[in-house]
Amino acid sequence: MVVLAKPPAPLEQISLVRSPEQGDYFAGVPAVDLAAPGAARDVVRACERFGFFKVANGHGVPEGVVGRLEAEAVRFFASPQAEKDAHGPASPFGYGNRRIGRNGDMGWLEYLLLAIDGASLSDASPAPSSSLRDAANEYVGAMRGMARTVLEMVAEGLGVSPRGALADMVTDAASDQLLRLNHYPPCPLLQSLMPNCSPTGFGEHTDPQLVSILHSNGTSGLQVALHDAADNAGHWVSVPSDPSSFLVIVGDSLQVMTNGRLRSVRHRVVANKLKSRVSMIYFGGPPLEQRIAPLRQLLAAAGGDGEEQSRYEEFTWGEYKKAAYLSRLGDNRLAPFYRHQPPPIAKPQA
Ligand SMILES: C=C1C[C@]23C[C@H]1CC[C@H]2[C@@]12CCC[C@@](C)(C(=O)O1)[C@H]2[C@@H]3C(=O)O
Ligand SMILES: O=C(O)CCC(=O)C(=O)O
Repeated sequence: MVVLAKPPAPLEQISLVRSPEQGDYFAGVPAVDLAAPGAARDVVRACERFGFFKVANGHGVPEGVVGRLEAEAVRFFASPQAEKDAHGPASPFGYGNRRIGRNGDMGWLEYLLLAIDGASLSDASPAPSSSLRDAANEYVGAMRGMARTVLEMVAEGLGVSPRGALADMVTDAASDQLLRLNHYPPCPLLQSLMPNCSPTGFGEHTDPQLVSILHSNGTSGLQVALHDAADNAGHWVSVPSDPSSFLVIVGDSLQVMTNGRLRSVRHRVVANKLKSRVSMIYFGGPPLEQRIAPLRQLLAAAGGDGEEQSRYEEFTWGEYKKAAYLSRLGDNRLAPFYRHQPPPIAKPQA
């Protein structure tokens, strides 16, 4: 069990969430073995229905790669506050403590947000130590490879060619990728004061990019809003932690590129009262000038007589990213881009 130092800051300004009850744990997390036959179909099914899935097998990421970066993250977060502060405040890169983004969002966490340039960390966000940088570069290489595999499978599963139609966007030399290391400290004070409530670690949001890949230590806290059926749309469930797997999360841009067939998923983190949660997320985004619009082949294939219409106004990733940084964490960032759907033409009465 990892228990790091308590954060120096008080809890005020951070919303409290009712702790999940045993029954709220989601037993139905879809799991895909990326090396199994039929994986492409399973990836698409999971992303259509849930917007996320777990990869425990077939990802090809050596255990040491994860362990090394996690150990570096733990070491950094355990270092004296003044040393951590020297790498902040995050704007947006660097060390952040409770402040998320630029518009007043707060969470019970500290983090390092690092920019990636190609296959390694960018000079725009220097790592706090050379050992963390080396471990992060190794990890980024593995995540980029997994993001590529997943996006190739999405294209294959949707019948889009070439296979690299989506994957090339995250491995392009100009792709816009990020790595975030999060530490949610325990909050034991609340244990006695408010036994049924936990502080919000990271408020609810969808990821704006194409795809995110999340790894966490054995401390639970991640919750997702299910949207697979009308009766449980927006019902929050807890995802059991599993440090031997990764979670792949659909981002808003992938939702648009598939004209809403794959859906981004709202997720949040509830901090644990007794144990530290450490998570590492890779965000795979396209180059800034990439046009984000449904893939033509998908519109043509679905249309029957004519082409299916795009459900979204067109934008570039750069425009979407700019708008995202002006938004609050929990905003529905895609809403301003929904295209007005004309009402169906009423059939004349017989
Ligand atoms: C309030 C925020 C905080 C943002 C920007 C804006 C809206 C969306 C948030 C995220 C969510 C996904 C990772 C991240 C790195 C991203 O690209 O968008 C986050 C970013 C940040 O934590 O800085
Ligand atoms: O820590 C987690 O499990 C999720 C964090 C997250 O959603 C983020 O950093 O954007």
